[in-house]
Amino acid sequence: MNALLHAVAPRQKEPVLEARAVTAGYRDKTILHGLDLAVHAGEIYALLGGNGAGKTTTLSLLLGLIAPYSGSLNVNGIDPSAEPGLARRHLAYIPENVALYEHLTARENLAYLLDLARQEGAHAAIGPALTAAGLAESAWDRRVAGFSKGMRQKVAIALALARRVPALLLDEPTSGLDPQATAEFHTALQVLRERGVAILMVTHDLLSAADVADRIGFLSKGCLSEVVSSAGAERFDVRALYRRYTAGSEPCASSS
Ligand SMILES: Nc1ncnc2c1ncn2[C@@H]1O[C@H](COP(=O)(O)OP(=O)(O)OP(=O)(O)O)[C@@H](O)[C@H]1O
Repeated sequence: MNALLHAVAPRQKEPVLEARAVTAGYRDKTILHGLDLAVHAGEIYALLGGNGAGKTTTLSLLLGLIAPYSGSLNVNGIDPSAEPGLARRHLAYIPENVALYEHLTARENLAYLLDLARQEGAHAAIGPALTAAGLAESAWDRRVAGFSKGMRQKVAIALALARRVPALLLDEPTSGLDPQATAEFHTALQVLRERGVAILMVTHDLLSAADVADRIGFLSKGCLSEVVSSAGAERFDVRALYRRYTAGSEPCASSS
């Protein structure tokens, strides 16, 4: 492993990302009703839920873009509703469509984004990070304007690696990716996981969640109705997950 890409956070017992009894919403509309969720270092947690279940709202809370009505949030020991800027320094966020500077190359994007994040010292990590994220070297000095969604995600993952953030948030990362690109994306996620990053991925993609997640939480009616874990190398039963996903809501689970 390259010395520049060492694990960003030691494995710790305390969750890196956490919501405790969080109630939140927009004006008079409460969306989350006592959400409990915890993601640990080196864990990939997939949050599944139907349209409007509150998945993106959960990410917005952890990003400090909205504040909860009640309950508490934790991003690597920081309360994002109290210190959103500081919390975001500990996070990488990859939205459904990664926005990059189109006229810049992949390498230039990383250099510029690291400067914006005041991490000029991380420039030496750009090459190793692009390699670890799986972007072909022939693409490093090409303008990103012609990049596919999968290539853009690799640039975003390389940025997370170079920034050495302890946590990564992903919103619908595999929508629109073909199976090959999805597999490559999963490989890049495994690199982050191996380096101790806590990864929270909100998705509708059952197959992707079953393939890459360590735990899957089902968000329904504003709280987690069930959380399931993969048993080591044994992956999830996709049919059982599908039945669970389409079965409708259960009472909220106490386990996060
Ligand atoms: N800025 C906002 N102002 C008011 N209501 C909002 C806002 N953002 C989201 N909502 C509402 O909150 C609810 C939850 O939205 P959210 O985007 O968190 O759901 P989601 O689980 O991510 O759904 P999807 O899978 O469709 O993206 C929805 O009813 C949505 O209309």
